[in-house]
Amino acid sequence: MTSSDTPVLHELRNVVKRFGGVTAVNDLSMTVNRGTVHGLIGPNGAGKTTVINLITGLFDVSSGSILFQGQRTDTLEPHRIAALGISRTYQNVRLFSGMSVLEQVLTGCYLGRGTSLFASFLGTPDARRKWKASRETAMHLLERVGMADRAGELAETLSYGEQRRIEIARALGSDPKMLLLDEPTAGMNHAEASEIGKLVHELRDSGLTILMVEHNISLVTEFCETCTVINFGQLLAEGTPRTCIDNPDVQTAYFGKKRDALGL
Ligand SMILES: Nc1ncnc2c1ncn2[C@@H]1O[C@H](COP(=O)(O)OP(=O)(O)OP(=O)(O)O)[C@@H](O)[C@H]1O
Repeated sequence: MTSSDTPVLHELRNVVKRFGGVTAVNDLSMTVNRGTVHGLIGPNGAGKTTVINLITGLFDVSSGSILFQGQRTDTLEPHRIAALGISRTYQNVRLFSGMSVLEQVLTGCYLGRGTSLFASFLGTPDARRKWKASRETAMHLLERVGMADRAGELAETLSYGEQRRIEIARALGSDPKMLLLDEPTAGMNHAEASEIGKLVHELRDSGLTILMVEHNISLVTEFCETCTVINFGQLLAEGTPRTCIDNPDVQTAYFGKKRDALGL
């Protein structure tokens, strides 16, 4: 069986991450299947962002392995992992100040285009052609996230939800196969969050696989087909959001005893 025959796109195998005396991720194994929206949930400090940072190569694993399309990635530099097709957004919006919406997205469109800085500086025909292609790509990505009509505006003047969309467009600039979203609905009301959910489903339907860290459990049931719940860096439950929510260990660790208060 080749890696493209299996439903598994991404996998953590017995991953451990220690920061001095703190074990942030503790013998965690989890899989993400192709073409799904998979949630990674857990209480504050459970290790969710650390998992994202391990997947993208920002942190080295202490032990264990990480595989993308069957290939080990935990030994690779972040830019190599990105080039394989993994892209991310951050927990806090990270846009460049003073740049237009289009320029923000253009910064994400260079990966793999192969234009040297020198050629760009000289403005060679090849560099100009690639620049034009990048611009077209960026506009197309803004259309995908519903922001094409705001291309010329300064990104910092837009609402928080709109800035999140721009971040997602920028992350799509490297043409990823898997998108990691770290709390994409943080700070949003339910209507704004549902709009992001709609966008996430559109991206999945266009062929992307999405791993999202999400705090809001009702949004996980709304957005995700499957999820992994962690606590103290360890696997607590996995399966459909409903299976996880119904798991007594999850209710105790993540939701406290007051499950009814969640209205689930
Ligand atoms: N760079 C670091 N150095 C030291 N400890 C860290 C570092 N990054 C994370 N930790 C610790 O690892 C643990 C897991 O943190 P992490 O940010 O991954 O949790 P989280 O589930 O994303 O939390 P939250 O939901 O609050 O964002 C915490 O105890 C945290 O203090």
